[in-house]
Amino acid sequence: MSIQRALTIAGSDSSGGAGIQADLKTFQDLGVYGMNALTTIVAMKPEGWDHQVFPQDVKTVEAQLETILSIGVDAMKTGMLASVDVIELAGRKIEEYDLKQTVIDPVLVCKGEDEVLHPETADALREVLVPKALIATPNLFEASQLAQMKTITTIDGMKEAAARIHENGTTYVVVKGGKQLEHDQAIDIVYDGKEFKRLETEKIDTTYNHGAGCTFAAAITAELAKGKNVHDAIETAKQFVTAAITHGWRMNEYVGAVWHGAYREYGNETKIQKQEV
Ligand SMILES: Nc1ncnc2c1ncn2[C@@H]1O[C@H](COP(=O)(O)OP(=O)(O)O)[C@@H](O)[C@H]1O
Ligand SMILES: Cc1ncc(COP(=O)(O)O)c(C=O)c1O
Repeated sequence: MSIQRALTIAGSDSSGGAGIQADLKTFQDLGVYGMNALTTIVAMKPEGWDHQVFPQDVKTVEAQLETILSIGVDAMKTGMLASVDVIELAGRKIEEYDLKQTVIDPVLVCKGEDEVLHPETADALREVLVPKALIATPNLFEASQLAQMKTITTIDGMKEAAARIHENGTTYVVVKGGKQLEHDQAIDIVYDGKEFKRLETEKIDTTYNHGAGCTFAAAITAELAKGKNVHDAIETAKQFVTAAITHGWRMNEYVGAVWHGAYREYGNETKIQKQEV
């Protein structure tokens, strides 16, 4: 039996919706063997749900990567990276091991938190790591940081950001409108350097969406590991994450998370509309 392997370099979300937990659950559900290098640990205060971060030393991250890369991977993704050192390390490993199937999810904030958790990482992501991505998956805030634009509020703004990020070296850019874009559909713009494609689904009226971004990028990674082409991998990921959001659940008074098992349990329920824009 041949097993496809995926790596995530990301943080631990103790609440289980986002981070490496989302990534490994998603890899498993899509039939891919998951491995992880843990960069930081996020814990939430039971009263008020304030996020606390406990970054791991760069040597600890490197030791994990040495283990995993000695085994070999078919695709990889990055999520929350704790420091500039860890971002530079990830960039070096991508080059050293010639990792081509690389999804960079440039995580800067957690939903519901306005604060950038590791603010010094925005420049390093833009300069060092995102240019090495086969696919980068910024949300509107992350796209504005990477493209050095003011707040993005329109489809044209999303296209401009995608073009700027592509110009900087990324092969495919997916700017996620998601909940942030004021529109009754959940719209993502995919850019390959030639054409802009608009992927949209009905917007689900929920706040139980913790982990949606990680789950989307992890599903793309799993599909790449299985040998899918980029556009098909992105479409399957959009199906996977929409199912997960549709079946999101309330954790407590502060947060609700996506249900990663929904695509496996309920199948592909989502209608995606595609058009060139
Ligand atoms: N309410 C929603 N209904 C349907 N799709 C959504 C919704 N919110 C986000 N999405 C989709 O989920 C994926 C992840 O997006 P998003 O939640 O914006 O990422 P992030 O967690 O990085 O902010 C994207 O494809 C986005 O369009
Ligand atoms: C470790 C970690 N990674 C990533 C995220 C981003 O989560 P989301 O997929 O909701 O954008 C979070 C948010 O809490 C997190 O704790």
